[in-house]
Parts: sequence; structure tokens; C-alpha cells
Amino acid sequence: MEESSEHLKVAIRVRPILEIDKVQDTAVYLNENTIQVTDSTHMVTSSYDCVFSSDSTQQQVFEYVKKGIEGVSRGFNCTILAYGQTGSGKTYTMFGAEWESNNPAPQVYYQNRIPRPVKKTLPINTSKIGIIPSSILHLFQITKGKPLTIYCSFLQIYNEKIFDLLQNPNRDKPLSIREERDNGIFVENLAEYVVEKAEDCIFLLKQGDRNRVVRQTRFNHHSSRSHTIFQILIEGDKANKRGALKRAKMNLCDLAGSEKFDKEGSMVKDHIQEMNSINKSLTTLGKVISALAGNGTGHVPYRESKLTRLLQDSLAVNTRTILIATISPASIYVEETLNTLKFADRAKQVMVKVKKNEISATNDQLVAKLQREIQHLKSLLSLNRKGGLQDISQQLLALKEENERLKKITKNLTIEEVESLKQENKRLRIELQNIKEKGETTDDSFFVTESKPSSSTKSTKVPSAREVISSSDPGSNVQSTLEMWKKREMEEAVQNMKSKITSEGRCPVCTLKVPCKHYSKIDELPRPITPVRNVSLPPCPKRPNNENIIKDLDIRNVSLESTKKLSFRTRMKNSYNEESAAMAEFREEEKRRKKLKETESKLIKLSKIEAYREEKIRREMQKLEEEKQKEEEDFLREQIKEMNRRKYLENQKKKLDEFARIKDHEMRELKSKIKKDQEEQKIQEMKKQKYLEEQRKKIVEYQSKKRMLEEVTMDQIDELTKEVLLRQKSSTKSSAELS
Ligand SMILES: Nc1ncnc2c1ncn2[C@@H]1O[C@H](COP(=O)(O)OP(=O)(O)OP(=O)(O)O)[C@@H](O)[C@H]1O
Repeated sequence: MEESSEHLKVAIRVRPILEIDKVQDTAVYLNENTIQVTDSTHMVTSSYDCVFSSDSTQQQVFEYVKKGIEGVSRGFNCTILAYGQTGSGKTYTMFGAEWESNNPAPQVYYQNRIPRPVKKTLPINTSKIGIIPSSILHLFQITKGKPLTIYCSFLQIYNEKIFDLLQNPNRDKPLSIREERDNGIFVENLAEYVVEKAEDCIFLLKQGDRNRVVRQTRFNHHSSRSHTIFQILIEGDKANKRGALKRAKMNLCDLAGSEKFDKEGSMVKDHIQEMNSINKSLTTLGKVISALAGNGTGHVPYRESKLTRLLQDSLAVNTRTILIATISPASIYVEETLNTLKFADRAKQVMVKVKKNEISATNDQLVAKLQREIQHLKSLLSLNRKGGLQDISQQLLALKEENERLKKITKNLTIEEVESLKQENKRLRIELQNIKEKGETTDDSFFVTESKPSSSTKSTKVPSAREVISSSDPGSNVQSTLEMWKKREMEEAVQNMKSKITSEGRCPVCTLKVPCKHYSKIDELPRPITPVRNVSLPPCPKRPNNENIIKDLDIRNVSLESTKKLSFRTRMKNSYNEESAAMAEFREEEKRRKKLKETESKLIKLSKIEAYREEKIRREMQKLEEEKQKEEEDFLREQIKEMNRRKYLENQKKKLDEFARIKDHEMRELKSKIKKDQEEQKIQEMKKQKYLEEQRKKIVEYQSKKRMLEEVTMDQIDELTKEVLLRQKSSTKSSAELS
């Protein structure tokens, strides 16, 4: 199998200066693949695999990643990551220029976004689309006609929780990460759609993107507050000569941007929480990159955040990874730009092993998974086709038998059988997706890999009395008929009560006057429904004898007195018609009384409920007030903490400045001292030289004298001594003469 080791590829994209930046001066200068960033204190120069200037086109950026995408169709995993500060152009690069206008999202964040229909058409301007849609188009183009199945899924990581963007727009079902020997790291219960056309895939991309959390921030009107990963999985349908199936994953990640705390304090609590979790996960990503960029022997903290855990495969093993770091050239963002470049510098040093991915066609786990899925899909389809009202126990029994049968043959499957299993799986998935699209079922679980068949498709509608009576056996089903009637009556009463409440301008949920927690305006209230007319009871079914009538009456809890009365009447009038008339009369009376009682008890119950609800709402309001107060206090505390931190930092900065000043002074003094010393040393040196010169001269003189002395002969010495002696003699002579 092909295997190689390569560097993580890093490209930088500089976006143009925008109106929102409110400045014109830039701090970023480009020269081919080198970037220079300058401010008053720094000047950083760094080179990368590729640098895209502010007037680079989407097409140029796509051309750079195209090779990686093409590798996916040959079995090589590929991950493309967009990283950068908020508003630097990550979403623009990954999704495209026209994306926001084609896929409008609200300018401000709100909790429950109302889904609007997405048109199943391609984006209009294909030259402006970003890496994700371009990759989809290209991938489908190059795999056209090949025996492959393409699956896609779309998730977001928001506040350290994973949510399915295609299945869970309300973010109420967080998903968890799992790891398996053969499948690697994956998100459990994440919906995987089989896609046959690029159009379908882009439709899903658009659909999911509308469920992403966005918020208006200071530097971006449409800031993404979650990390998103659009994943495409390609699996070969036909095994190669070695009996292996091709399988490769493509992860396209648009990370949320790092952001600084707004000192003006305009951030709400949710925004601060989002910012903290985004910054924390990006810090962990930085730590992981640093650990991988080192010698690779230390601990890599993948598990410290959901993002790094999910990208574990992509960052270390078996994936071609391309990082696109986006920066803004404006001088006001120089600090953020330097941080992004620092991250990109570290990423450059990461080495990843890349190899072709294949899985044995007869791999037990794959076969078992396919079979489980086929069973599940079949059961869902049959439930759907039969309107979900079939006997589920019978179906389960059939499925169990099928399961047993499949278990027996799992071990002996041939490659052809596995291939046909894959085909069947694909066909069933597509059939179900089509049904779901047409809105024929309400069960959302069937796109979820390996999820359990749901029995929720069974209808809970209460049939009308007419339906029940006509379908029931008159001799045996009186009790169930009555129960249905009771239920029906209750429903009617509730409906009437609700209509009455709404017509009075009250909320049908909490019964309080609007505005309340559920409705802010009277216009929003559901329209009052025309009160349901009470349908009279059907005639009593024919009974063979009086005993049965009494039995039926017992069932309906008739009082002892009425029973006696009835038995007396039956004794007196010994014909069935008379009995039934008496019965009808009795039932009418009984019904009226019962209804009166029920209404009374309902009224009492309702007033109790209202009192209880009011009390509950009061308590909830109180609780909310307390929570709000607490939040405000927390927020204030946070702000004070932040202020203290800032003060502390300012103090530290001052101290550092002072320290630098002192050091500067000391340095200057030291320099002048050194200069003086050097001058003195020079003088000393000169003196020494002079002294040495003199000494040398003396030595020369002495040597010449010595040489002269050596040249004087012995004769000369004798002559000299004679001369001395003579002089001495003459002197003694003259002295004697004188005396
Ligand atoms: N290369 C570019 N050319 C023109 N406009 C761009 C470019 N890159 C980004 N923009 C514009 O800058 C703004 C911010 O871009 P974008 O939303 O992609 O930033 P982001 O990094 O995804 O921000 P966040 O992290 O807050 O989501 C958008 O209005 C976008 O149209």
C-alpha cells in the first residue's frame, strides 16, 4: 500500500480592507510567498507554502487545494481547515462570496430559527463559490460513472457540544464521539446521507448552514459562533483484485474565529460563554499543533477539546491536511495577525503520514454494519409503506428471523455478496431519503447510521365514535366503545374550554391574560375553534337477554337504585324494544348527570390548575429574577476581575518599562566606562611600548660597548699598564725632588 510522510501544507489568505475596519493603513506586506508584518515594535517576516493576496480569486484558492480533493477519489483522506481571527474571511473562503446572500441568515443571533425552504438549485455564480461547494462540484465531476457511494454529514461544535446540523436545528440532542478500530474516530448517531448528485449535496450544505449559530459582533455582522465540519465519505462499491474496497474521508472545516473580550462591555452573557469556549478550543488546537510540531514524543492533548478530538485523525495520521490561515491587513488587527501567523508557523512543522485507505470487502465489521443497516432501513420502509399501522410485533419477529439468518451467513460471505449488500443498502437509503423529502413520514431517525427502528410512527389519533362503533363487534366491544367515547368527550370538553379561553384573550397554555410567557400579543393566539357539538350516543346494540344488559350497565357504573329501577321495568315490560327505550332514557339521564359532574370537577380542576400555574409562574418569575440578578452579579464580578487583570497588566507593564529604563541607563554607563578603560589601556600600552623601545636602545648600546671591550687586545693592556706604571714612577720622582 502507498505510504508517505509529508508536511502539513499551510497557505495564508489576506482579505481586503473593509468598511467595518474603519481604517485604511495596512500592516501586512507581501512578496511572493513571504509575508512581512510591521508595527511600532515588531517586524516579522515569514514564508509559507502559498500566500494569497487580497485580490486573489476563489478559483485560485480552490486550485491550490484541488489536488487534495482529487486524492480523496483515489482513497486518500483529506482535511481542509480555515483558521483565523473573527471577520478575517474563513467563511468567505470555505463557503463563498455569494453564500450569505443566497443563504440569508438573520443579522442577530436568536434561539429558535424558523426554518425556511431552501431551493434545490446550485449557487448562481460558480466563480464566487468557496472551497466546500467547489470541492463538491469537482468531486462529483471526477467520480461520475465510477462505482462509488458518496455519503455526507454536517456537524457543528457549539459551546463544546456536538450537534447534527442536518437533523437537529434546535440543538437539543448533543452527540458524542466514539472510536473504533476499523472506523477510527466518529460521531455516534450523526446522520449520513447518501448523495448521488452534486446538487443534492449542495442542498444539504445549504440546509445545514442555516442551522449554524451566528451572531452580530463588533468586527463581523455575520460571525459564525461554532466550528463546523462538512464531511464527505467515499466508499467503493466494487472490490479490487485484492478484495479490498476503497474508502476515504474529506473533512472541510470552517472554524469559529478567535475574539478578544470587548472592553466596552457590550457583550451579553451567551456571547461571552461562546467566546470563551471558542478561544479555549482554539488554544487546545494550538497546543496540539505545538506538541506535534515538536519531536512528537510528548503528550498531545487531543482530548482537551471536542474539536481536537474530532480532528485527531486529520492532524496526526493518514490525512493530507491543508491549513488556510486567514488574516486582515488592517493595522488595528496586527496583534491578532501575528498570533495567526505564529500558529501557521508551528503548523508548517507538523509531519503527517499519508496512505491509501482500503478496507477488506469481507471485513466482519463492515458486513455486520451493512446488514444491520439494511434490516433497519427495510423495517422503516415497510412501516412507512404500510402507513406505520402494521402489527409491529409481527414485523419485529420477521426482522429477528432475518437477523438470525444473516448472522449465520456473515462468516461465509463472498466479495460479490458484500457488493450486492452495499448496493441494496444504497438503494434503501435513497428510497427513504426520497420519502422523507416528500414529507411522507415524520420519523427523522432513519438517516442515522445504525439507529434503532422507532415505533413512534404508530398513529395515536383517536378514532371517531362512528368509526369505533362501525368497526366494533356489537356483542363484545361495548366497554372499549364507551372508553373511546369518554376520551372523545374529554377531548371535546378540553377543546371547548380552550376555545372559550382564547376567545377571552387568555393563553390556552397557562390560562393567563395575554401577554404571557407563551404569547406576546393577542393576535398570536390560536384562532378559537368552533365548539364541537356533542354527538349523541348510538343506539344500544341488540342483546340476547336482560342479563347482558345488566352486565353492560354494571360496566358503566350504574348506581344500585337505577339498576333496581331498571330491573323492575324490565320485569314489567317484557319486550326488547321497551327495554331499549328505558335503557336509552336511563342512559340519557345518567349521561347528563355525569356530564354535569364532570364539568363541575373540570371547573374545579381548572381553577386549581390556574391557581397552581399562577403560583408556578410567580415562582418561575422569582427564580428568573434571582437568576438574572445572579447573572448580573457574575457578569459584574467578571468585569471587575477583568478590570483588575487589566490593572495588574498595566502595572506590570509600567514596572517593565521602569526596569527597561534603568537597564538602559546602566547600559549607557557601562558603555562609557568601557570606553574610558579602553582609552586608559591604550595610554598604558603606548607607555609600555616607549619603555620597551628605550630598553631595547640601552641593550643595543651595552652590546656595542661590550663588543668594543672584547676587541681590546692584551698588548694594549700591557702598554696601558706600562704607561700607568711610568706615570706612577714619574710622579714619585717629582714628589721626591720637591721634598
Ligand atoms: N477575500 C475576501 N474578499 C472580499 N471580501 C471578503 C474576503 N474575505 C472576507 N471578506 C468579507 O469579510 C467579512 C467577514 O468574512 P467572514 O464572515 O468570512 O469572516 P470569518 O473569518 O468567517 O468570521 P467569523 O469567525 O466571525 O465567522 C464578510 O463580509 C466577507 O464578505
